[in-house]
Amino acid sequence: MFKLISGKAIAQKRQENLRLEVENLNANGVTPSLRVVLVGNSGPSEIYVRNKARRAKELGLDFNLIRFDETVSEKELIEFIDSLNHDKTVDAILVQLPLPQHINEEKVVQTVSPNKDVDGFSPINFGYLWQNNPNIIPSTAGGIMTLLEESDITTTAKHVVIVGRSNIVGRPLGALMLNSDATVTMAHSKTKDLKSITKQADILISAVGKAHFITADMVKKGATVIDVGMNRDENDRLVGDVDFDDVSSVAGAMTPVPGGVGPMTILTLMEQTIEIAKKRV
Ligand SMILES: Nc1nc(=O)c2c([nH]1)NC[C@@H]1CN(c3ccc(C(=O)N[C@@H](CCC(=O)O)C(=O)O)cc3)C=[N+]21
Repeated sequence: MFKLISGKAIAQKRQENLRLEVENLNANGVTPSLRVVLVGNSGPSEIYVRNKARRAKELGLDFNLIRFDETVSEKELIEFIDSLNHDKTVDAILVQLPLPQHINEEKVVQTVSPNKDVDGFSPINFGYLWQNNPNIIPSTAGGIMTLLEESDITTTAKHVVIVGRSNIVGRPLGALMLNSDATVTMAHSKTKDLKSITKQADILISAVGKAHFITADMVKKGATVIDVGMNRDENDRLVGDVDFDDVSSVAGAMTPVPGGVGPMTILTLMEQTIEIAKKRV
C-alpha cells in the first residue's frame, strides 16, 4: 500500500491551531513579528519569500521583508541585522540564504541574536540541538519531523539515511533524528556505493538538489521517502530529488514536490516565530 504524504494538508491543518495561538497573544497585547532580510533578487528566493509573507499575513503576524541590493557591503548588512537584534518590536529574524559571494555567510549568521534566530542557524542554537537540548531548530528539519509525526511514522530504532550534509537541512536533521532515537546514516557526495546504503533505509531523506537523483533501485520496498529537493527539470517545472513515478512503485510512503516539505518548512517558521513571541507575555 502506497501513501502520499501531503505536507500541504498537514500544514493547513496545523495552521488553524496557530491562528488561535496568535489570537491569544493578541489578547495579551502581543503581535508576533518576523523580519526577513533578502539580499539581491534570485528567482527561487523570491518564491520562497513570497510564500512566507502570505502565510504570515494569513496568521496576522507583523511581517516585514527588508530588501538589500546585491552590492550591499557586509558591514552594512551586519549593522542592519544588529539593529534588528536591538529592536524590541522584533521577535524573529531570518536572513534568506544563499548570500552573494562577497558576503561571509558564517559571519552574518553569527550576527543574528540566538534569541531571535528563527532559522536555528546560529552556533548557539546548533549546539543546543546537538546536545539534545533544542531551543530554536532549523525549519526544514523541524518540518520533516512534524510531517512524520502527523503521518504516524515513528523514528525509534528506525534506520534513517539522510543524503546531503548541508547546514540548513542535512546536519540539523541528523541531530533531530538522533535525538528521536533513530539510527542515523549521513551520506554525501564522497560516500562510496551510495545505493547499498540508501537501500537499507527505513526512512530515506534526500536533500541533494539534483532532479531524478533518487531512483527505485536505491529504495527498499515499503520505505518512507522524504524529498527535500527544489529543482527545475528540463521543462522548467519544480521537481524534487526523487524520481517520483519510478520510486512510488517501491516506496511505502512519499512526499511530493511541490506540496511536501516546502509548506512544512514555512509552517515551522511560523510556529517558531509564535513560540519566541510567547516569551513576551
Ligand atoms: N535562511 C533561510 N531559511 C530558509 O528556510 C530557507 C533559506 N534560507 N533559503 C532557501 C531554503 C528553501 N526554502 C523553502 C521554503 C519554502 C518552499 C515552498 O514554499 N515550496 C512550495 C512551492 C514552491 C513553488 O511554488 O515554487 C512547495 O514545495 O510546495 C520551498 C523552499 C527555505 N529556505
